[in-house]
Amino acid sequence: MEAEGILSNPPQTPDELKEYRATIDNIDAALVHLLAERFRCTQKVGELKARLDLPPADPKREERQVERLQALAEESGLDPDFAKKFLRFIVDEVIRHHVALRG
Ligand SMILES: C=C(O[C@@H]1C=C(C(=O)O)C=C[C@H]1O)C(=O)O
Repeated sequence: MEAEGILSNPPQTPDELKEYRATIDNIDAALVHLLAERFRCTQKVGELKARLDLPPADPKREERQVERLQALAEESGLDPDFAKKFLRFIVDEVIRHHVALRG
């Protein structure tokens, strides 16, 4: 019996789905570790910029990063537009940290 998409007797998760999900969980953990490592590095950059009185954002550098990542995305079958948006999301957060570090 099913009402509004709720099964009274939910089917077991198929083994194949469990395996895909285990892989996804591993990848998500790796992404979090990589992002943490990236933010540790950008924290150092932010401290350096604050010390040397350099601007928090560097749009020219960002342009080069977008081009490079879009090419890498194309090579590896990832939507280049998604890669661009993802980088923008991260870089905006980094710049926010850099602005805060200037005090
Ligand atoms: C980390 C830097 O600062 C900012 C953040 C960037 C990033 O997260 O990759 C890139 C350029 C800058 O806008 C940098 O200048 O290298």
